[in-house]
Amino acid sequence: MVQHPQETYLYDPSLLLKLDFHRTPATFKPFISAANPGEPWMKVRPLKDTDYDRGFLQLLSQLTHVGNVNRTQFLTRFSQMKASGDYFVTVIEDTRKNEIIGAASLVIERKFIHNCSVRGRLEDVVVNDTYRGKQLGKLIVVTVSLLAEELGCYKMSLDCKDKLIKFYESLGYVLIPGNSNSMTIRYDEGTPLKRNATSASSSSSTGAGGDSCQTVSLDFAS
Ligand SMILES: CC(=O)SCCNC(=O)CCNC(=O)[C@H](O)C(C)(C)COP(=O)(O)OP(=O)(O)OC[C@H]1O[C@@H](n2cnc3c(N)ncnc32)[C@H](O)[C@@H]1OP(=O)(O)O
Repeated sequence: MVQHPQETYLYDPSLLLKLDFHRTPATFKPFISAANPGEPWMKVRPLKDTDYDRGFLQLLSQLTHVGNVNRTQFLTRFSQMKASGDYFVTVIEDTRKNEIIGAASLVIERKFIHNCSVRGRLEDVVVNDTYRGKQLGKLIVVTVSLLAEELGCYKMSLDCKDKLIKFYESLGYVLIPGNSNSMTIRYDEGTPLKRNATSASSSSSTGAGGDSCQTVSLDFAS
């Protein structure tokens, strides 16, 4: 087993203990929270620099294309995220197996508007497929959503496929009438012009072809 004498959290783990899970409209049966996820072997915590060895990237590959990210690349990106102070990658660990089984990222966007306020973006939500249907998706999304409010965000948004709208609505996110479209330019697939020139071989790495995507928001001000 790999030894980890000194581990670094991406952000202060005590932030997660402050979150009041009674504030969420989500229904947990039985009731669970980040501090008490329901099993002694389960831990909700910030990403650690040692999670490269706990299958964090393998878990993300159940969400989208990850690529061959080596340890140095992982540690460099981790350090950059930590230094910025605006990345709150949060994970669920199965401590029996030393394995990351769920993850979601809160990214803080600094604004001039709303009196130099901050908003949150929910990104990269995934639960290991053998652990799905056990409330862990709700647990990790509610955790980072409450964290966004705790950090002073005036709202939190995410983009998702249509089939997940109900899941996020059950957690308090709403489609804003007339303002819930998700628009994208992809720079990793080439424009049609470039494709002709390069006969680009890349296809959508997310497997999202044909699936429409919408933006749902959680408004802390209302
Ligand atoms: C912002 C983003 O990152 S969007 C990308 C979301 N991630 C993915 O699509 C990656 C692949 N999918 C997954 O990892 C998981 O299916 C998740 C994260 C979407 C859900 O995780 P789970 O642990 O299975 O969710 P959980 O057990 O908490 O289910 C909560 C509820 O949502 C429902 N639900 C879960 N997944 C889905 C789905 N794919 N489609 C529709 N409903 C769903 C469940 O039926 C459940 O309903 P209930 O509370 O009435 O019983």
